[in-house]
Amino acid sequence: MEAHLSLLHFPPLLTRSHGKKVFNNTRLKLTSTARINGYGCFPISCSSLNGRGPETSEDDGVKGVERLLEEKRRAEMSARIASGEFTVDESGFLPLLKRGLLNLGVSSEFLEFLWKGEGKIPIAKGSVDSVRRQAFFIPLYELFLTYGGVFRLVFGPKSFLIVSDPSVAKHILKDNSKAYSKGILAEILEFVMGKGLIPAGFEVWRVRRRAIVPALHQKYVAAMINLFGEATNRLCKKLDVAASDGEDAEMESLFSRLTLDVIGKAVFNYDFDSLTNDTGIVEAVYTVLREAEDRSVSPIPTWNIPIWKDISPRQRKVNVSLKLINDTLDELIAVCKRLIEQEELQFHEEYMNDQDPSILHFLLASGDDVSSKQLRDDLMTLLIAGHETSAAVLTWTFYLLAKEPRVMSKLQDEVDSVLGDRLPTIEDMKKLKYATRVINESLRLYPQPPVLIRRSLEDDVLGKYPIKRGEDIFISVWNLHHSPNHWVDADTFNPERWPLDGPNPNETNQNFSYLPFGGGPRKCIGDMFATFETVVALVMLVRRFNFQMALGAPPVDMTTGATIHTTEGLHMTVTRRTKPPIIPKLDMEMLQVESDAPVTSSPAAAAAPIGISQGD
Ligand code: HEM
Repeated sequence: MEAHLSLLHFPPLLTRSHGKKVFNNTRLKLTSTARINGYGCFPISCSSLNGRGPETSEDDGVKGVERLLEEKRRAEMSARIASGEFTVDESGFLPLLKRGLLNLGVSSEFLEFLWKGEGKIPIAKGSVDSVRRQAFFIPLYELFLTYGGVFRLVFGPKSFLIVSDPSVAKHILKDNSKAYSKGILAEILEFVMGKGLIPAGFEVWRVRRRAIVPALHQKYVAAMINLFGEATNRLCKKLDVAASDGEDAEMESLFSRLTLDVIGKAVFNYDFDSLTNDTGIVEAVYTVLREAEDRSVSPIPTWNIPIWKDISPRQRKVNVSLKLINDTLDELIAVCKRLIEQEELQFHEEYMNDQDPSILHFLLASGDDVSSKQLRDDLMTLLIAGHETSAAVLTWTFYLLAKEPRVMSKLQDEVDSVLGDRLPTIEDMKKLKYATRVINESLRLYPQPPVLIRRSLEDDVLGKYPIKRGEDIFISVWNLHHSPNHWVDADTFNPERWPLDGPNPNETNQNFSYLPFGGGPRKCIGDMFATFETVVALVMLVRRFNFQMALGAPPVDMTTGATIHTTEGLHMTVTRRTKPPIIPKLDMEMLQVESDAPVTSSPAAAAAPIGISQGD
């Protein structure tokens, strides 16, 4: 019943299975070597080729098994749909009449013609089993194939409209966006984001969006590229140790820490340094994030019960964590205010303090007249919005790459030729075309979040269906991104589907079939930030290391939190890449050899007199 209720009470955006380890355990998860036997879902591709060679028959075999399993799952689901498990028993006069006429031999085509324009939304009935066995958006996909781009999912007394039609998504998100609020999402996130941009109602949102968006100007984003590079360097050092010690790395939790470090500095100039330390504040952030996710699956909102919320140890821990975060934010705001009083910079459009380029600094320097509560809500919202999303994109990108050595090889070739051993710069972002397509395609296959949530504030018409005020709506980005109506080989990871010299794919040029950052007025404000962040991390990591699924690791299944998580982590074997020998030229400047130079494991490179600094 729990899974059933989870959908009744809360948006699937936040639904996840319990027992997820990443946020329960703030320790770094570098698992011990588990290369004893080869069971598990994933191909271990030929290590001597470092993922560069042609696929082996072993790869083919495992992929074949995966495909068969997937087909079996789908067939089971289709059979259950066909059996009527999801179909609401139609009662009432019209359905009765329809059935009667059918029985009398009237052709179904004629009846369809008669009933055309009836404007009734197809109805599917929710099933506990369908949501318990797998991530909730998977059964929604099969239901979409059966019931179409707009259907109603009924769970007991509650119902949701599921939208998988691009033109209807466009209508809700863009053309008639004022008629929709964030609904259930705003209710759940209130305790942590207050009236921050994501949950905010129209009036607050309009004012705050105008204040915050200018902070992400071009000069700021360019400065962030260095920050992304420095943080990724810290991760590279961790992976270097793992590679030396022969330990597998749990990449999902490492990516979560990488992006927490990045967003802390980017938003309020705070160094969580979570890749190195487990300080109280890092634990507090994870406690609050976990609470938001757990509230999404709780059948009874115990946190609202007056006495319970004071005596429950868990709620007390959440409150203590929230207080610690709020106190830290207050202190950061105070420090920032003092800095601004001392500085002599004039505020202008591309204002940025080089010592503290954070969004907080921009907001305070702009004279943003806002309560400290609202400012804290904004900062918390940016922290959460920019943290898990980017971590999830990196996690699934590395998963996809491990399964597609061809793509990895092409990506590494591009990185070698564009970057060599340099840290990426803003200019490189234009040149790293294939890397960008890899991220575009990863976001298509694993959209973060997989579902967008809205509630209608007035009566409206969705396609041919009239709807009432107060409808809870889930726009399934997952369905849009996997729809056979819009994509050739929709389930295949194929970055080449986006031409290298074509425009960057977005919701506008893909007509709302592709919504990696949403669309309309409430589109993500961090799209460019996030694209560059994930590209920088991706290219720096694949430049230095090869990644393969760890032998004996648990299968990588999906579960949903605020984004798509793995059920048991992404365990990978990381090996240093060998770099081609450097032939010294006579006129070449001698460079200092760094003791922990990252890409030096080939005997030829180690013997060569010159090493190239990565600029750590
Ligand atoms: C790959 C990483 C990211 C992805 C996939 C992503 C995705 C999205 C999506 C789909 C939305 C629309 C939500 C809706 O319509 O209900 C959104 C909104 C938002 N995102 Fe992102 N995001 C990412 C990174 C970031 C970053 C780094 C930041 C901040 C620096 C950020 C800040 C926001 C904010 C503030 C909103 C709400 C905008 C509004 O309502 O006006 N996001 N994001």
